[in-house]
Amino acid sequence: MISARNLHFSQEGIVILDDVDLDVPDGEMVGLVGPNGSGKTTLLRLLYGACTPDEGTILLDGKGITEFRQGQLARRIAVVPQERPTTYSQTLADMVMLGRMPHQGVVSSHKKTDYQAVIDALDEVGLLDLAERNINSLSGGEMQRALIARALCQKTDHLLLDEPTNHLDLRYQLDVLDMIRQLAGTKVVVLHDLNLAARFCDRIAVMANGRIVASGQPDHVLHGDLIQSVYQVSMVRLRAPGGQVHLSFDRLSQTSTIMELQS
Ligand SMILES: Nc1ncnc2c1ncn2[C@@H]1O[C@H](COP(=O)(O)OP(=O)(O)OP(=O)(O)O)[C@@H](O)[C@H]1O
Repeated sequence: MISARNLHFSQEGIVILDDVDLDVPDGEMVGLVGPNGSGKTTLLRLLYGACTPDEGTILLDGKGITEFRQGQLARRIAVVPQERPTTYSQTLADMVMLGRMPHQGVVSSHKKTDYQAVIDALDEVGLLDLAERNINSLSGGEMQRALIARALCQKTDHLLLDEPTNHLDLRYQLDVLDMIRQLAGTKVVVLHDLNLAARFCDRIAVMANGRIVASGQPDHVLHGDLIQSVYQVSMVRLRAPGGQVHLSFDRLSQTSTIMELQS
C-alpha cells in the first residue's frame, strides 16, 4: 500500500504539486493521467523518494518513506523512468541484471536465482532472444521493454512506471499493461492514452495544475465534462459490439457534445 498525504512541492518558487493525496491499495493499478506539465512525473518522483516534498507524508506499507535506507527502498520500489539510460557498451542481460543489485551484497557475485530472474524478466517482455545484444543497438520499444524487465527483475512489492508504453507498438502496449496489471503489489503508471488507462487501471487519478482534480474508477472519472475542463477537448464515449468502451477525442471547435453510443 502506498499513501501520500497533503503533498506540496515547489521548485524555484513555482508550485508544482499542491495538496496532493493518493492511495494505492495492494494489488491495484492506479493510473496517473493529465496534461503535459500537470505534475505526474514529479508526483512519481516523490513517491519513490527521488525528491522530498516541502510538506506532506508518503507512507509505504504504513511506514514513512524517509525511514527507509536507500537499499531498503530499492528492495521495495522498482521504477521504470521516462529517461533512457545513458548508453554505453553493455549487453541487455547485464543491464537487466542491474535490477538484482538491491538483493546482492557489496562484493557478491551473481547467484543462480539472479540469472533466473533475468531470464524470466526478459522472457516476460519478449526480449530473451536479444539477451546478449549490446543495448546501444536496441530500438526505442526494445529499450522500453528492457527497462520494464529490469524493474521486474527487482522483484519489489511496488512498481512505478512513467509512460511505459510510449515507444511500444500496439501489441506490446496491450501485452505489457496486461502483464503489469496482473502483478501482485501496487502499481502506479503514468499514461497519456486514456483508453489504455480506462482499460487496464483499477483507478485513475486525473492531475491538472499540480493537483489531483478527480480520482476513482475509470468509468466514474473519465466523463466528458471533466475531460473538457482538464484537456480542453471534447470526448465521445463509444461502445463496441463486444461491450468494450472506446473514448474518442476531438478539438472543441469540432465536437462539443458528449454522446454515449450503445450498439
Ligand atoms: N526544476 C524545475 N524548476 C521549475 N519547474 C520545474 C522543474 N521541474 C519541473 N518543473 C515544472 O513542473 C511541472 C510539472 O512537471 P512534470 O514533469 O511533473 O509534469 P508531467 O505531468 O509529468 O508532464 P508531461 O506529461 O509533459 O511529462 C512542469 O510545468 C515543469 O516545467
